[in-house]
Amino acid sequence: MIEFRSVSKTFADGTAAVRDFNLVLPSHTTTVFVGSSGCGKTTLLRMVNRLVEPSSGQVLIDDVDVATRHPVELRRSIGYVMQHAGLLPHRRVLDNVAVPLRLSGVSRAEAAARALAALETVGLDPVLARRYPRQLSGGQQQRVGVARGLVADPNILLMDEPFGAVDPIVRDDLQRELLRLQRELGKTIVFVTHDVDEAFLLGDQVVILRKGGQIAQAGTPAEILADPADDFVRSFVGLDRARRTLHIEERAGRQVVVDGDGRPAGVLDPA
Ligand SMILES: Nc1ncnc2c1ncn2[C@@H]1O[C@H](COP(=O)(O)OP(=O)(O)OP(=O)(O)O)[C@@H](O)[C@H]1O
Repeated sequence: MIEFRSVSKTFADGTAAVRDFNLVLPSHTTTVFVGSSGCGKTTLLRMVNRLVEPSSGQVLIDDVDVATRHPVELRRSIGYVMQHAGLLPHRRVLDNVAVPLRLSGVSRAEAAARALAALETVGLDPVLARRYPRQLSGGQQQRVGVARGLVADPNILLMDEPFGAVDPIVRDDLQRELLRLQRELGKTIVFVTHDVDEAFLLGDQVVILRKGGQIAQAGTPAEILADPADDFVRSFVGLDRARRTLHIEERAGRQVVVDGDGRPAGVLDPA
């Protein structure tokens, strides 16, 4: 379990990125921080592995304040997947994935074997292991980033807009793959995105943020859709737009689900 207790962050230039943030992120579930640019998502994420230190308040992992942990040792125990994958251009794919293991003192041979297994876990062909990052597609590079995040088998995986830079079809693929992986692995995932559809697809808990890391609403996707906290949330999740206002119409003897513009979205499954 990760817990934020009255966490605030004001940067040296006076920017108040996060103000009095309180939240529990249950273990083995995915929590998604979603909000517009600059609302503090990345700052919150980076306080978990101490890439950013809170100005006040505490971040706890399983009741231990991360401020009491050695930052390097803490970071090695937490997987981190960045936007644009963040791969080292002059290292082969296999070596990129093996980095967290090598930094932890794992032998070259064992690191290589585990890196290969991690590439397989994320659905990449082992022949790609010998290539350099530039010789991969954007989607493949993102998979390598996820493999590197998972290679040391961390309990916690931080993912900062990991699928933001790929086209919608590849993105769809990567999202499905992450759902499959999470069903198998049951990590505690903290995922940052500005895309509310991605948040609803991946999140067990979705946290909608306003500027300053203020929680507009936190809950399951169903809770948020069924009972939006206010007009900001209603508008942010698109409840004021036709595609979310579904209703049922009888057509040709079937119950057809239709959106607010009258466009069919699907049929009700009698089972
Ligand atoms: N090192 C820093 N120094 C000063 N201000 C910063 C620093 N890092 C972030 N900020 C500011 O803090 C606020 C929150 O930034 P943060 O990166 O957490 O937002 P975000 O929601 O992740 O945005 P985006 O979706 O654009 O990545 C912004 O106003 C940003 O400009």
